[in-house]
Amino acid sequence: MLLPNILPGTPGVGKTILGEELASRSGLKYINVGNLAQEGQLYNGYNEEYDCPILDEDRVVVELKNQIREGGTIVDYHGCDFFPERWFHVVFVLRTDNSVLYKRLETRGYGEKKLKGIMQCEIFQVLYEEAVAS
Ligand SMILES: Nc1ncnc2c1ncn2[C@@H]1O[C@H](COP(=O)(O)OP(=O)(O)O)[C@@H](O)[C@H]1O
Repeated sequence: MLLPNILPGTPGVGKTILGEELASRSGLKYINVGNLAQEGQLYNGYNEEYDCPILDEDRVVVELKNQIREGGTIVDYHGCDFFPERWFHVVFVLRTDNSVLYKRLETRGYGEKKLKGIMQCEIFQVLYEEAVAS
């Protein structure tokens, strides 16, 4: 069975565009965890500082487990540390030039705090390190 693959990366690096394109060219299924959480309201709070809902990771894992059971899936989410390691065949961490990323995030209308937080995360390679460690 072709195990699922995951595309983590800081918001704005191009996970959605690439994930959808790969899925349409390869016939693999594409799952955007952000959309999955929104559809099922898989949240357990709200982060005022970053102005976004807090993901209920346990419920996301249960929901995702059902959806990737048959394999052949591309999973798009900025992090990958809370998924069981055995789920994924390959992890591709997407990156982009930081000045390009900054402009993309600005156009999303993110507040200054959120924007700086995301940029710092990218500069310090937080999601990359996380993927390597998990
Ligand atoms: N390879 C690329 N070349 C040019 N623009 C891109 C590329 N990948 C993504 N973008 C642009 O960057 C923005 C963020 O892309 P998106 O796929 O939504 O990122 P993410 O899912 O990682 O948040 C979009 O406006 C998209 O058009």
